[in-house]
Amino acid sequence: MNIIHIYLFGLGNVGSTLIKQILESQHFFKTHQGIELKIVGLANSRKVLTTADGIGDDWEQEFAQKSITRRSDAFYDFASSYVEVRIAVDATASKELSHFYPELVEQGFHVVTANKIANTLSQEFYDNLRLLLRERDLSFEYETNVGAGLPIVDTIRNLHKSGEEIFAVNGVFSGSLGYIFNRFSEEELPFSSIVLEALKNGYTEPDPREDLSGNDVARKLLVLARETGLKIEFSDITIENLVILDLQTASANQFIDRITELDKPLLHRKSLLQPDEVLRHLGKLDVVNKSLEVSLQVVKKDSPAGQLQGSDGFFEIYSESYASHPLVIKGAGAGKAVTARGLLSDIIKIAKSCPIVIYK
Ligand SMILES: NC(=O)C1=CN([C@@H]2O[C@H](COP(=O)(O)OP(=O)(O)OC[C@H]3O[C@@H](n4cnc5c(N)ncnc54)[C@H](OP(=O)(O)O)[C@@H]3O)[C@@H](O)[C@H]2O)C=CC1
Ligand SMILES: N[C@@H](CC=O)C(=O)O
Repeated sequence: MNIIHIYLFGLGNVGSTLIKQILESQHFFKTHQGIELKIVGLANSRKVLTTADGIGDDWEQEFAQKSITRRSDAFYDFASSYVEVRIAVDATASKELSHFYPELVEQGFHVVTANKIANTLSQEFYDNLRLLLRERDLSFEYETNVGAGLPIVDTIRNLHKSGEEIFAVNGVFSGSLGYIFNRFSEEELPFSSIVLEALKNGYTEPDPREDLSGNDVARKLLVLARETGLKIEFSDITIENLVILDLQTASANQFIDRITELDKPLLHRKSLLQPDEVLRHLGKLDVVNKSLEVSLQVVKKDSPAGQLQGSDGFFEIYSESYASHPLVIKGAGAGKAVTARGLLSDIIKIAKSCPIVIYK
């Protein structure tokens, strides 16, 4: 039996769903795959809990009663007493935590993350992290960085690793902006009310401005661009910001209080549409010309992007073998269940690649 210790940062939409999925599937992994998954560490931004036996269904109560004020080294102290494979899982959107990945790796943790920030800091940080991972023989998995549970990162990585030249990746990279513009184009609802629903459904980032500003999609483009081997920085990306200037620097609460101020400019964009047109939020990664662009576009209703429904993401990959007919991946591009399942799949990938530890 391979025992895997999981240390989870972030207990929100994605983190709490991951806990539920792990607890529900523990028996399956044990009996069918010889893997025992134990969640032995939990942290939110304020509190941390460690437990040698692993958490159970009553984890929320246990966390409320037994967690202590968060110290960044609480997991290291605890983990140092155990030989089990340790995986740190990041289900936060925290920049601070992303800067801790090298330290986590130094402490012997594999890292699985839904958080895109570490992969989109400077190229120097990106390269150094990978160097450290190689030196320590540890893994870093982040399939959920692009397209939530859809297999986008792995597809691009496998094509690139097999020597295939990738020319471009275009599409609707954001599940929340997909949901927002699919509905806004067709329904007579204020833009702000659809954004608030996307937030309530767990599709947006914790601060929806990360989506509306184009930054979240820009991060996804950058993750894929670097996967194809491009050396490129976030500041090289051309991004259209849909948040009016006044609200760009407001606090998160002020933004929500004043969100209806977005309605007028977006209604104007909608009023310019022809009957056979809709608005879609598109990302364009042109690998050949090293150009990355994020913008709101008018597309024909009967085009592939124009026909999308719900929170669907849509990715067209153009490469040597898929030059005129792109490889297309489509499906839910956001949501807590699909994202948590993607994290779990990354955890199992690492668990399967680790040698079995013999316990005396
Ligand atoms: N929702 C989706 O569809 C998808 C999400 N993702 C990514 O998943 C991540 C999480 O999203 P989501 O679950 O919706 O976000 P939530 O806002 O629901 O949850 C965020 C959690 O992170 C915790 N947190 C914040 N900072 C820290 C920190 N420094 N250390 C430990 N915990 C911290 C928060 O704690 P507290 O409550 O104390 O603030 C909270 O528990 C994001 O990076 C997002 O981009 C990726 C793909 C799809
Ligand atoms: N906010 C993101 C969630 C996943 O990364 C999106 O809408 O796609």
